[in-house]
Amino acid sequence: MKGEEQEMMTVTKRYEDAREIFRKAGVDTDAAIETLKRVPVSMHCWQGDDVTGFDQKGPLTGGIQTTGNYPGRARTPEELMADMDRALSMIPGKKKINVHASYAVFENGEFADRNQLEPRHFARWVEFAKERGMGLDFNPTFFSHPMVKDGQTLSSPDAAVRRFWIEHGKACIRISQYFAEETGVPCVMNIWTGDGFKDVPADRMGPRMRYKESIEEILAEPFDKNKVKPCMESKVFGIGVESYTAGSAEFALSLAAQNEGCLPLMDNGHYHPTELVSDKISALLCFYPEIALHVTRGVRWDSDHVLLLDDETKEIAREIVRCNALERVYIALDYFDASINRVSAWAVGMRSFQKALLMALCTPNEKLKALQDESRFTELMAVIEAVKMLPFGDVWNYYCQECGVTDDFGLFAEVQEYEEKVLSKRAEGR
Ligand SMILES: C[C@H](O)[C@H](O)[C@@H](O)C(=O)CO
Ligand SMILES: [Mn+2]
Repeated sequence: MKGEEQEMMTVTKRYEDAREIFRKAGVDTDAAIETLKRVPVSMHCWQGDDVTGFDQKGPLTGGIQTTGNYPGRARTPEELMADMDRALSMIPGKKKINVHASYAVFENGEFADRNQLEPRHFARWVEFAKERGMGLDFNPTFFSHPMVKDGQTLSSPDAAVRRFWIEHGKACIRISQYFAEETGVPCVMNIWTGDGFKDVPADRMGPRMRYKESIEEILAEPFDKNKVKPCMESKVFGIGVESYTAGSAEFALSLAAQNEGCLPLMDNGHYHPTELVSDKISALLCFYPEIALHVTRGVRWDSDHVLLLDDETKEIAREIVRCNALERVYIALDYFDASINRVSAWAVGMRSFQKALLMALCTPNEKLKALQDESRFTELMAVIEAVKMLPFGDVWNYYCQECGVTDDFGLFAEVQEYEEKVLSKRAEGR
């Protein structure tokens, strides 16, 4: 028997043993795997080029920052799509692709500014997604552009600035509808701006009122609510806007609540470090039919480190599963690390969230809920600790094998090979 066949048999045998252990704990691992295969996780295109995009040459603005200078950054749509393909080939299960408006692909020397973008400028992304049987999500890009005036876009006191960005937002609604119609999958369209102030503002209300009116004008653009899911992402602060952001948590939640069809989007890097998005999910699900997430890893601040299988990532996934909300929560990743291989960053982050979902699905949630409801708290604590030692790794390895992707230990070799053959040949460091 060849080594590969032997390895597959070992993975299968270990899974069969694990399945029995989980069965005794009240978990059906076959069902968990089947569910996981159908849960889409949206992979953000902007990890591949340090949020540079294709429509401008200026610096990254908007209160966000990539750090690092790892060689091999994608510089063209072709390079970015090839790198995404390599990452996707290492990620099991269902995926979507999340595109920013700054990633329009202009052909034959054409250029359109952000307020004039049209669906056809994203035809290459539609082709990419359709060929791979995936849906697309979208984001207007309200940063890294000369029309960001004194850090402001939709909340600017300058009516011409606001008009430019309102037109951009409307164009993005039309592009989102096109994405949904072409792929047959609803398109989540997320609105985030870095509008705010470095120091204590003299007027907090004015910018927020202008922001509200601008977003409501964008949302007045006609769209099919079953196809386009506009979201409002909040943020507590950004680099250079430490004292005030127009789109605070209360602002975003209220805006989404008052505008039918608009979803709140929580990015777990966008709150005070002691606040946990895992705790906020059920609160929002009591009121909103659907919500959206940007899952990231903030290290001390909104640093957008690569997602790992850490406690909060596991708790976020557990909450989605425990709330029976896999169909109500749109999951997207949002981080950008320029200090390591970017293909690996994608693959490790996406796999981390999928592992978290698998662990959540392989947890005897009903049994734990019953213990809580019956106030059997001592037993609950003991069982929660016992669940942590269940052989999740054997289920994950089998899932990867079933999906035809590498296991965790094989990932680096694949990344290294691609780096040697492709990424290292790119002349420019960043
Ligand atoms: C590039 C994204 O739009 C951006 O990361 C945004 O979602 C955000 O989280 C800003 O901090
Ligand atoms: Mn985000």
